[in-house]
Amino acid sequence: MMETRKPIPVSEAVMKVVDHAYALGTETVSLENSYNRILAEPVIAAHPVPPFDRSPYDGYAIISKFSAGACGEHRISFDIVDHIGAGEVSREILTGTKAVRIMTGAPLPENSDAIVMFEQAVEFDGSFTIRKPFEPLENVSLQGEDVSQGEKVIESGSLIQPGTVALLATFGYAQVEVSKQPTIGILSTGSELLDVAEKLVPGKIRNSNGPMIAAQLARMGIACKTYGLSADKLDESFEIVQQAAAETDCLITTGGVSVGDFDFLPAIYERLGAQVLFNKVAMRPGSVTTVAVADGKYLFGLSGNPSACFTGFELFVRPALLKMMGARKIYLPHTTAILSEDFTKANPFTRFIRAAYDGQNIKPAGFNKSNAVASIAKGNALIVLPGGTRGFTAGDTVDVLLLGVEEGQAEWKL
Ligand SMILES: Nc1nc2c(c(=O)[nH]1)N[C@H]1C(S)=C(S)[C@@H](COP(=O)(O)OP(=O)(O)OC[C@H]3O[C@@H](n4cnc5c(N)ncnc54)[C@H](O)[C@@H]3O)O[C@H]1N2
Ligand code: MOO
Ligand SMILES: [Mg+2]
Repeated sequence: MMETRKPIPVSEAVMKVVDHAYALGTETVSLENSYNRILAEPVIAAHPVPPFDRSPYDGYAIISKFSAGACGEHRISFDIVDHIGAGEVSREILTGTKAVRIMTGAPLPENSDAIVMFEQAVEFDGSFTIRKPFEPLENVSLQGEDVSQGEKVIESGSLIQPGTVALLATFGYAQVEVSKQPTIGILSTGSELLDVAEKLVPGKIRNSNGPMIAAQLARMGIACKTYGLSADKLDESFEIVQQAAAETDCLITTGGVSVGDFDFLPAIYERLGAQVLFNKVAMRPGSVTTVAVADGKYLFGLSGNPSACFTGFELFVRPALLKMMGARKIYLPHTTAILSEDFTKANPFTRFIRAAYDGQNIKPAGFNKSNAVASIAKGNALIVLPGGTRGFTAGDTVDVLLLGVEEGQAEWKL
């Protein structure tokens, strides 16, 4: 008799998976190699930014109080006693109407407290005149206005984005402490599968899940090891799975997790003595997504159907790997949007519909069955519809999970 599987709610499945993540530890990388890694230490400002009061304009540094009373009819004249560019420090100590010709980024000369932009002055023969008074600190970029010393600028567990790289460089991090990355294996199972370069023959299809998952990992900055294709033969598949699991921190397989005569992953997990966390989730697509743990390592049994495979990765694999890497924001970002076309097909399970989101409205990205591949390519988000008998109509507000966003959110909101 066929086994009956008990579906568990999506949120429960997500929590079960994430609970099993163990921390991989940390390593030191050079700043150039830190992009897209997870920061394993907080960034504390070792000095203020900017580190000194500086000119934000090309102009003249003056003592503001000597500009008092300047107007069109009574222009005040200043003498230029020095000339500095960014990187230089003036040795002049200003008094009265002495001024320093100063370029953007240069530190304010001692005693000066305002900058006259070139556009606000008329220069002639070693001096210039102005037609308005300047306030103390007018046109000055103050020490620490951007970041004050000792401030925690970035939390540990943050994704290193280009801006983070700029901050790390600002504070002199030539080496950066980041979380280690997991070694991931991908194995595509199915006797129908051909390699991408092979010619189609009757009954066969090309393996699209393997390359897709490699790309989903690459989007997270994670490399992977490909174990190629494995025909639906229990003993052979078992050997490869066992070897791949031993060589990696986490093995992702696709296909063979349902109840078909040649779906061997359930038997393989049993032979491995793996603990199956769940093998049925109340979701569509991806209801047969199976996650098991053996020797503390994840075995992700993603469905063979491309849309189910894709969704299973984004919902379960992604947060688990991010948690292993010590990331704080491990979940896909959640938002709501207005459905711009009817979606009347009701289903008792929670549905994840590949969709096109424009920042306000959202609509399904085409043919949306579990076995669809084109809609994955056309979507940038998932519409999440709660299970139930009701269909949804244009104008309804729906939950949305955003795909391909650099950093997600810390809480699971669905
Ligand atoms: N009697 C039942 N049949 C099915 C059930 C069920 O509950 N009862 N579940 C259905 C659901 S839902 C899904 S999803 C699929 C899942 O199947 P498997 O995960 O076992 O995957 P396969 O059987 O190996 O393949 C399914 C489908 O996907 C294609 N495939 C597989 N691998 C790839 C790949 N690497 N690249 C592209 N396409 C791939 C494969 O050719 C099949 O068409 O089971 C339903 N059946
Ligand atoms: O596992 Mo399936 O994707 O619900 O069609
Ligand atoms: Mg199957």
